Amino acid sequence: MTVHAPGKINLSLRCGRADERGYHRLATVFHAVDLVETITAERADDLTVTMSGAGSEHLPVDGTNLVVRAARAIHERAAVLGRPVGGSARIHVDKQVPVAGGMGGGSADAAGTLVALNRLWGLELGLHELTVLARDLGADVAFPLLGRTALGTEYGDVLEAVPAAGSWHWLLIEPGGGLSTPGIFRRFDELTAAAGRPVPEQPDADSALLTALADGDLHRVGALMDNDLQAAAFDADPRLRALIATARTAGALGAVVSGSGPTIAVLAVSGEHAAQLEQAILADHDVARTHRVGGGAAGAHVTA
Ligand SMILES: C[C@@](CO)(OP(=O)(O)O)[C@H](O)COP(=O)(O)OP(=O)(O)OC[C@H]1O[C@@H](n2ccc(N)nc2=O)[C@H](O)[C@@H]1O
Ligand SMILES: Nc1ncnc2c1ncn2[C@@H]1O[C@H](COP(=O)(O)OP(=O)(O)O)[C@@H](O)[C@H]1O
Repeated sequence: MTVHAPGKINLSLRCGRADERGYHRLATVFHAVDLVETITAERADDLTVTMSGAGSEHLPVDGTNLVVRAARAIHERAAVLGRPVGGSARIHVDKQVPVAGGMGGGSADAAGTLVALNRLWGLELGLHELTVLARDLGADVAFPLLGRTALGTEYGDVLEAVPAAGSWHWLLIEPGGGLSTPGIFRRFDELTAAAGRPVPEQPDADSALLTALADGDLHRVGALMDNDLQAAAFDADPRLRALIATARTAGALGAVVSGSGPTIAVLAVSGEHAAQLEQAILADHDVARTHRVGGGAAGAHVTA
């Protein structure tokens, strides 16, 4: 049993003020890209999880790993529904999505695990039931179930598919190193407080961007890409500002920090254009990795 689950970028991320738990309401446009996690699962007496791919060697495979948490959650849910599963599964995740990169790789792993075990154990849970489980695992886990392009509101976990025409060509830049998601949200709080800037409880979606997406006008999409967490990410890693400046000078349609960073998403008009932008970046900057990928990828699905 093999499942592919996509990484994401945020075409727009508007961030509200922290609630009493320190969580932030968002209006974010998620976009799945063709940088995917491959999750394989087979029946076994006990749950075992192994991982491969860049950065995976640093990830614990204990109860803190989102794959283990997802497997336990769906196992428990099956029992509650009166469909108890005898035994468990051996799961392997081959990671392509950078760890702690702002691309929701752990969330894709969790979503892919839910889809894989749902099929492996013959549970027949629908998308709605899987989404309920996903939202309990993390704010970003529901989106890779859906894939394509979607608006996320509340904590980014209430999703609505967004029509997005066009053929997508992305250059993704991994500067090297990760950023802590809670750390970046805290820095956002500090920066907005220091600036005395009022922050709404629930920000509005960027309606101009949604229109540009529906029209398939990628020049407008590129110009409108934006992220309220970007200033906090620049603070944590000043290289990001320079990378975005180089991408824009070299003719990118747009360039933005994805989520809490540090991955930078650069929009190109074609595969050839993405390769030119990649050359411009590599000529001026020492980065860990780059990827040229398509966008609008499907949500987590069984491939074999
Ligand atoms: C910022 C975003 C944008 O898509 O992506 P990443 O950069 O992580 O990929 C997400 O909102 C990240 O979602 P996710 O990574 O699932 O977050 P969670 O595990 O639920 O929460 C991790 C921590 O981030 C903060 N958090 C997360 C989501 C949210 N709406 N408000 C928050 O303040 C909280 O401090 C929380 O303890
Ligand atoms: N399967 C997993 N893959 C990646 N990270 C995981 C996983 N399970 C738990 N984590 C934890 O989540 C953190 C961030 O996850 P990740 O999804 O890679 O990045 P981001 O939240 O920036 O999109 C990691 O640093 C790690 O501590």
